[in-house]
Amino acid sequence: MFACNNLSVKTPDGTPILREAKAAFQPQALNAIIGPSGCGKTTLVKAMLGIIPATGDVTYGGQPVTSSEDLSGRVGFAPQFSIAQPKLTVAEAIGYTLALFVTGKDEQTRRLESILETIGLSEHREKRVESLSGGQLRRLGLGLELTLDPTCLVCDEVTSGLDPNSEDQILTLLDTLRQDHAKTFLCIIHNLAKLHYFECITVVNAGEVVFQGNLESLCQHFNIPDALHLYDRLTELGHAHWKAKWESVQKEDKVTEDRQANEPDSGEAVAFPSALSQFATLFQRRMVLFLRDRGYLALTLAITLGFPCLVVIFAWDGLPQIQSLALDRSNMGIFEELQQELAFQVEQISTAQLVTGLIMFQVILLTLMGANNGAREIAAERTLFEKERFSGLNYSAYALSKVIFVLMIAFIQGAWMTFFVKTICEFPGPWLGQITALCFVCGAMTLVSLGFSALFQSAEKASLLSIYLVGFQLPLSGVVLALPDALVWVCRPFITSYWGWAGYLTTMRDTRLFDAFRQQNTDWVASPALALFVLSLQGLVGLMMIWWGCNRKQWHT
Ligand SMILES: Nc1ncnc2c1ncn2[C@@H]1O[C@H](COP(=O)(O)OP(=O)(O)OP(=O)(O)O)[C@@H](O)[C@H]1O
Repeated sequence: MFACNNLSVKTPDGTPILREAKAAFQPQALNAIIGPSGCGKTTLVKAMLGIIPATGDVTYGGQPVTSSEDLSGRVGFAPQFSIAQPKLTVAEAIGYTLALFVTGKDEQTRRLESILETIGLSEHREKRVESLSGGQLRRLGLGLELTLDPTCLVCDEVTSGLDPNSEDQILTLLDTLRQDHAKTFLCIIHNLAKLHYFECITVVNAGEVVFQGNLESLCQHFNIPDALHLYDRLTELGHAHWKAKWESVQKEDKVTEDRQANEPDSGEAVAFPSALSQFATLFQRRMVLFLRDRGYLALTLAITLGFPCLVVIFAWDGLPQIQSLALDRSNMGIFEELQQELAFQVEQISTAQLVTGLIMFQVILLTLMGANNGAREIAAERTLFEKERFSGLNYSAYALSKVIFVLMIAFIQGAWMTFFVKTICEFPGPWLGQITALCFVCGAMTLVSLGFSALFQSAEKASLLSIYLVGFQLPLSGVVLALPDALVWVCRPFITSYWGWAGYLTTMRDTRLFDAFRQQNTDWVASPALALFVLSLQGLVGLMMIWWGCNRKQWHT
């Protein structure tokens, strides 16, 4: 069914970790993959599944496998640790997976009930994933893989860390699935005392396959009374001995080739729901998780509502002056205007500084919110995304669901910041232009941070880089500290805060506030249209990073 020949994997620095592996797994059977820790078991299955780069040949049902997409819907992969969303219930976790990969509501409902029954979690269907026991989590992991009804399931350490009783229950479940549903299992396991459950055992040692066969022939081949002595025996005679012995056995025995040759092609291409339907499911799941994750929800609300209050606190003492300067020039006669200008001459400079500072403060806080919105969004669930992509998820649908979700939050934050601060401080200028400027600032930084999240494997790295970027916004904007002339146009295109600040400030062009600003600053300031254009370009760069990062396969190894 599933076989490989001359399969080799090297680390990025060129060290071989799997060498010319040749193996053929038995169809409709329980296949165990065993070997000492770090010998290359996970590497072997990941290379066969096409989720890490490898050289050599892999076939499934006699057909060559050139990428993981060739296996979509036909082979399921349950990674070492369950990667269901902890805040979902058991029924929701399986239900959303069904909605992503199976067409037709009736069929989804039928499969949900049948899977819950099969994995024995019907009575726990309303329990949150985070409250399941280790054994129940493994069952759920299997259930998630059964959604597509694949003919073959690859399970990485499906029983590790379980007590002997739970381990027996899981292995019995696999055996039932094999018998009743003709499933094939490839299981990496550590407990050599449980090998009697398996029809075919593959031994990996030092990056090479050194045996395949049943338990009886394994004991004969290694000349041991039971499987528990296997690893001592491997060490005792050394890897070279067992490698040579297996090569000589293979020359005489044509079982592997026969097994491969006789295997019919299993499975046709699976028809998945459309990308639009997958997008709708992902977006709905994200909203449910957002509302259920109280910690994240509280943090988002706290910064959305708290940061504008912070701006107002810093504005408080200067509010009367700001409000008097907020008047439109056209509302006054020339004489009145002159009189007021003289009266406020001293105050004007400091008030204009206060206003430009407050605009910059809003912008910086919005870039901070943007970093918080985007930086963890993809990297924190990368393994889940990779697994769902392996099952047939359209990566563009995934990327779009993330973009829409974070932009929705960013625009709410930008609009609320504008509304709250403008209402209390009575900043002059058009509502629409100012709301747009601040929404674009938050949106651009959110998209760039989401781009980091898509490019980096670690959520911590993506967060750190986003925070550094926010940290540089103030000094490199050139608004508060003057930059050397030569650096101004090197930095400026990349500094979101400058364009947000300029776009907002120049919406006040027709007010005395802007005149006051001009009295002490004659530098060029971008118009609202140019500022929005540059912020859109920055958002576009973020989008390109997101699409590229999501397209690249990045399994945690
Ligand atoms: N990306 C990588 N870069 C460098 N070394 C790696 C990488 N991935 C795996 N290795 C190394 O390759 C070897 C095989 O790793 P693998 O995870 O396949 O072993 P394993 O047999 O599944 O181990 P365990 O039973 O402990 O899970 C290990 O020594 C591991 O450190």
